[in-house]
Amino acid sequence: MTTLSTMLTKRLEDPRLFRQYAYIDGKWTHGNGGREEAVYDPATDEVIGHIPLLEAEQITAAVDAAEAAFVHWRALRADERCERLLAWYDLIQANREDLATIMTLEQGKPMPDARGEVEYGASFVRWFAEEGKRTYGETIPSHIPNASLGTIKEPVGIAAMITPWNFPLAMITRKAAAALAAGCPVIIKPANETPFSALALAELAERAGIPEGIFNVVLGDPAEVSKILCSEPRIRALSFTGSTRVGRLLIEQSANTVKRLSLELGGNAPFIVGPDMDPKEAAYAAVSAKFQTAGQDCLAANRILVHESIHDEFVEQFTERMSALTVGNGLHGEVDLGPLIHRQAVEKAASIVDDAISKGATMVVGDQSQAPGDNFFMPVLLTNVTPQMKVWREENFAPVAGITAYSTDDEVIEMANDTEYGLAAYIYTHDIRRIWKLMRALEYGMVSVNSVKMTGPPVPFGGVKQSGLGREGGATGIDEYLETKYYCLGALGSVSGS
Ligand SMILES: NC(=O)c1ccc[n+]([C@@H]2O[C@H](COP(=O)([O-])OP(=O)(O)OC[C@H]3O[C@@H](n4cnc5c(N)ncnc54)[C@H](O)[C@@H]3O)[C@@H](O)[C@H]2O)c1
Ligand SMILES: N[C@@H](CC=O)C(=O)O
Repeated sequence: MTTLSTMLTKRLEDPRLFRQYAYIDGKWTHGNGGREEAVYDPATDEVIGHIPLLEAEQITAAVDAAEAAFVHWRALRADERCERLLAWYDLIQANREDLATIMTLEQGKPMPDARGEVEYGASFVRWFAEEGKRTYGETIPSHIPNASLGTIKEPVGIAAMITPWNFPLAMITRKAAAALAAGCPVIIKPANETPFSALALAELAERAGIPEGIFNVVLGDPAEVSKILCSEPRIRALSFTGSTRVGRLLIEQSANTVKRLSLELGGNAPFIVGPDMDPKEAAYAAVSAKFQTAGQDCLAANRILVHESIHDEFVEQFTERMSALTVGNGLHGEVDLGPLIHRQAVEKAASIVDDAISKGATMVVGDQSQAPGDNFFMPVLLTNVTPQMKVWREENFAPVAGITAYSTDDEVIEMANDTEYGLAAYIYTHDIRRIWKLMRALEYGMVSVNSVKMTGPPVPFGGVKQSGLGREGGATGIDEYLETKYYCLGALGSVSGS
């Protein structure tokens, strides 16, 4: 049978990067129960391949393997772990084109964006390879006579990672590289929609000399697997990127084992445009901040709040710019937006648009008859959006932009903060006083001023409120996988001092 998987392996320079197994203890593994799930190309709905759905005892076997391997991995010097991670980084870079092809096939994003994600994902591996060499403890001036006090940093233990489908590679490396550099083994459960990027990373980790049992990829029914990972006491840290709904569930399920939790959850970013802004410059930036990854991005500018004095011109410029976006199969030529991940995502987007129109919003752009396939959703612009609408309250995770006019800074602060989310916010103005006032008042973990691009390895990425707990990347990202051990060396004699 000629399936897309045959086509895919022919398309790859290195077909061994396309694996249809789980990866446990350095071995490619079938499901013991023979259960499988198909993975689809969202652009065509063709089957790309299949993944095994593992049984409970296989997830436990991954934990056993990680436990056994931990002893040796943590005993390596930091510079030895750095060497392996840099080898992994080099291999990811060397196989960028294949990794991008796999990603576009399973996720749908245009090839240039997929190449960009590979680059982005690799950059976290290099960053944490270096950061692993700087996990300093401290010396504490002693208050106890004849004693020396201090701290050392130690790996927290086995770390489990549950990751989403919108960034199938970078959401793994941002977690796994930090944990590996800290000396922790990892067990990754990727989204079932996009498992093949994770499996290709496992193949490259093996080639880079990351030992058996240190990098594991488990696959299965998400609720079943996550329950086991959460309730397993030997897993000491759980890092999750995904929806706030599932994040809440994982907090509950991890309570009995009191795990370290890092949660990168949903966002509902406001994009605030001040009265002093050039409407064209701001509108072009807003289009870019809204429609990347077809709007399926936690940083997507969902609620665009424009000062009333420039609102109409802004809408005109925004409309012109977004109307030039092309929608199509990410594998073919230059397209700006690929498909949504599946049919349910299209249905959700349509229902959010319907809800807004029924409550008084105006649809300026958004003719769905132009969609090139069942899983595609043409970019929509809604104006007169209000807080009663789903498009304001929910993370739409689709190419649906909502614009609202405001009149004062205080009003826009209230509007921007009127959400359970607190991941990222954008401000466009050149007035330094306004920038400072808004930046301080916005209840968000990240605020980007006059820049669409805000992320990268040096950045402490993360949200407040119900957008999550902890920070990934930056100088503190590795701390999510480290414990601080305090020591008191007593009875040292007068030489100890402080
Ligand atoms: N804050 C960030 O850094 C960031 C980055 C990317 C995506 N996200 C968020 O991710 C969401 C989109 O991704 P998604 O649709 O894959 O999210 P999701 O929460 O549905 O799924 C995320 C992961 O959880 C698993 N999962 C699904 N249902 C589960 C259940 N009942 N029990 C346990 N695990 C389950 C999935 O298989 C997947 O691996 C959006 O909310 C987006 O904002 C956040
Ligand atoms: N674009 C984000 C991922 C959110 O979906 C990132 O850069 O991490």
